[in-house]
Amino acid sequence: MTESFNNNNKSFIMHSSKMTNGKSLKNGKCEDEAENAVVAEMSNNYRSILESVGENPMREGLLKTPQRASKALLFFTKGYTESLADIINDAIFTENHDEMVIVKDIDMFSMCEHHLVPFFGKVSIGYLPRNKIIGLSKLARIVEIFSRRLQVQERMTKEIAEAIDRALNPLGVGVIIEAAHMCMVMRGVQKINSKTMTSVMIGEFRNNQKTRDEFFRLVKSP
Ligand SMILES: Nc1nc2c(ncn2[C@@H]2O[C@H](COP(=O)(O)OP(=O)(O)OP(=O)(O)O)[C@@H](O)[C@H]2O)c(=O)[nH]1
Ligand SMILES: [Zn+2]
Repeated sequence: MTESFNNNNKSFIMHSSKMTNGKSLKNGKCEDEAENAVVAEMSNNYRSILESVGENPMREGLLKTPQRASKALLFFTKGYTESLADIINDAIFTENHDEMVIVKDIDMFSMCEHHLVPFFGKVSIGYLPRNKIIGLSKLARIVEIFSRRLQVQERMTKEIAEAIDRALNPLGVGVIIEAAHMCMVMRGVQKINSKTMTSVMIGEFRNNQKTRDEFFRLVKSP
C-alpha cells in the first residue's frame, strides 16, 4: 500500500505492503536505511531548534536528544504510514446483527497541526451494521490511523467516521471525541480544564433522532 507525501524520504518509507512500527516486513534493510536517513535529517533540524531556544546540543544530556525527538515525532505521526486496508486486514465478518455496536472511551493522542503540541482524549464510536461487523480492535486501530498525524479535532472526527462508513457500508455511524488541547492548557489562553467535544453522525445516526439519542445515552452511561 502506498501513500504519497511531500517528503521524499518519508514517502519512500511508506512504499510497503505491510508496516510494523514504521518498518516494512518486506525489504527490511531498505526501509531501515530510509528511516535512518529521515531521522538523520530531522536530527539536524532538532539540533538547530535546541540552539534557537538557547541550549547547547553538545552537552551530555542533549547529545542523543535530536535522535530521540525525531523518533518520537515519527511515532506521533505514524498514521501517515498506515492505510485503512492494511489495518482492517480483512477483519470484516458477515453477521445477521442489526443492533447498534458501540466501542467507547478509546484513548486517543494526537498533535495539533497549529502548534505541534499534543491534544488527547477519548473517542467513542457507534455503528448500525448492515449485515457486516468489524473486529472491535479495528475501530481502535482506525482511531490510531487518523490521530497519529498533525490534526484538528473536527477533521479527525470526520475522517474516523468516514473510514468506518467506507469499510463497512453500515446503516449509520456516529463518532464523538472529547479532548484536551495542550495549546489551550500550557500556553495561549491557558484554560486548564477546558475540553473540546466534536461529533460526526452519518446515515441513521444523522437522520433518525432515536438512533442518535440512543448512541449519546449509551456513550454517556457509566
Ligand atoms: N477548531 C479547532 N481549532 C484548533 C484546534 N487545535 C487548535 N486550534 C486553534 O487554532 C487556533 C489558531 O489560532 P491563531 O490565532 O492562528 O494562533 P494563536 O495566536 O497561537 O492562538 P491562541 O491559541 O489563541 O494563542 C487557536 O484558536 C487554537 O485554539 C482544533 O483541533 N480545532
Ligand atoms: Zn494548537
